[in-house]
Amino acid sequence: MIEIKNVSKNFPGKNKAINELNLTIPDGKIVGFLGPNGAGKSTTIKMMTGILPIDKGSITLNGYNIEKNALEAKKIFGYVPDQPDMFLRLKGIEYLNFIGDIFEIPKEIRQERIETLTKQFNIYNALDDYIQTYSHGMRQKIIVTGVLIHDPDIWILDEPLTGLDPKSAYMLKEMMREHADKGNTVFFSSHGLEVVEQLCDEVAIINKGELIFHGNKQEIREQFQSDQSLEELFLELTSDE
Ligand SMILES: Nc1ncnc2c1ncn2[C@@H]1O[C@H](COP(=O)(O)OP(=O)(O)OP(=O)(O)O)[C@@H](O)[C@H]1O
Repeated sequence: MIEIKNVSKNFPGKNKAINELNLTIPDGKIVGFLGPNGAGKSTTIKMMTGILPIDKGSITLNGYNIEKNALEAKKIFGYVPDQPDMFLRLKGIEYLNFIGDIFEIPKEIRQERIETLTKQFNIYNALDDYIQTYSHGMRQKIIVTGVLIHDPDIWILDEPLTGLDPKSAYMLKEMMREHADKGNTVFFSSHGLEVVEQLCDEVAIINKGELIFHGNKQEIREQFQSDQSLEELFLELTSDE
């Protein structure tokens, strides 16, 4: 479970990028995080993962405060950033072994997971190449594989499906479903309303740094016209008029 309590964030020269955000992401559900460009999705995710300091409020992951118990918190989540351009000077296999070393994954388990996952994602033959030479989608897949190798309880994914080919996107969606069904937490941001509508148990919508909707499909239907699509709801909620 992820608990965001009264969180605010300012950047120099900007009005509140995040303003008094409260959001609980429960176990056993896939929760989609939506919002227009610049709404504050990545900023929220970067605070959840300890990349950006929190100005005010607190965030806990399975009870561990991301700032006060950073090491414990970081052991239990996996994060896929929106820009997967990291560790470019490492070969794919070096990156995965680096992750395996950090999270102390035994050699045999690690080898088995690397082989299975990279074959499924169709990057097995590129493992000896430098990540620098990978396409956007391949970089994304190597980072997703890194997350799956250490099998964390909580998945935090910033636009994970952007740039993935249809087969890989399908596999990742299946993996997200399976992970949530086992009672784990899956939180991801997206601009793909159809994907969110199809995949998520709950949807949180942010606009101008404030949470403007959080509910499950039933609550969406109750609160809005029953025949309204998520796209119509999103456009209505985030409209400036
Ligand atoms: N490092 C930074 N310095 C200054 N302002 C920033 C910084 N990072 C984000 N912002 C601002 O904070 C606000 C929220 O940005 P954020 O990247 O979280 O939006 P987002 O919802 O992820 O958008 P997108 O859908 O375009 O990725 C924007 O106004 C953005 O300009």
